[in-house]
Amino acid sequence: MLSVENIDLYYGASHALRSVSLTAETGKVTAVLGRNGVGKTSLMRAVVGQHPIASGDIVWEGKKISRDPSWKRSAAGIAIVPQGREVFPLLTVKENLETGFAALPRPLRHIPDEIFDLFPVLRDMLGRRGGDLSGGQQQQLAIGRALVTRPRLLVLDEPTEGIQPSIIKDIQRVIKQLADRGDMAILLVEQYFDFAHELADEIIVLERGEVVLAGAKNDLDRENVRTYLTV
Ligand SMILES: Nc1ncnc2c1ncn2[C@@H]1O[C@H](COP(=O)(O)OP(=O)(O)OP(=O)(O)O)[C@@H](O)[C@H]1O
Repeated sequence: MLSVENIDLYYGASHALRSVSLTAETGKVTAVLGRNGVGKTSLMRAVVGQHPIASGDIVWEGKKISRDPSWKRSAAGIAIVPQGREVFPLLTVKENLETGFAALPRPLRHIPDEIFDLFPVLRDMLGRRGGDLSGGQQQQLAIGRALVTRPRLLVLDEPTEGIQPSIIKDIQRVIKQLADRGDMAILLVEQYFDFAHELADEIIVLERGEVVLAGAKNDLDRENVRTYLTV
């Protein structure tokens, strides 16, 4: 289980996260919702170790990881699918997937077949350059690359951004399948309400760096949650 406990995060003098807490449990999807600029990406950066926190704690599988560098968190089973995908455009699909090996002990340095079962298009395009893929295919590649590390916590930052509807459906199906497998906690940041609401078990809503609503999806009024996302 991931437990984020009252964390604060700053960019210089700008206070981007204010005493934010959440938990993400194995086999469940925790969705972090909120409009542009409320601090969702900052929260993800704090969890994976891409930006330091000023106070509070991040606890993963019972250990404080708040000060651990990102490579250590990656080796501890935490993987991110970053906003904007960050596929390496000049590397092939295979090479992009293999960048996930860095986090793995030698015997696990192979691409599990399961990734091609989830995203058959990746098998067909193994030799193509990442930069030649469509946006949706790149998103599938970014998720595949994260799965190569065999994560026990998968962090997805706005996976639907700029993706066509048919691929959004595929991605939704895959996230559901991964959650149902029951061996991974999923932390999903989204602005696309319907997508996130359908997948979520737990919901956290952020506004101006603060948690304004949190709870199990079934305990929260759907329309009330939606009002926090409409402009
Ligand atoms: N590197 C940075 N330096 C300074 N300020 C930043 C930096 N990154 C983000 N911010 C600011 O911190 C606040 C939270 O940004 P963040 O990217 O976490 O929000 P977000 O909810 O993920 O937004 P979006 O949906 O646009 O990605 C915003 O006011 C943003 O301008």
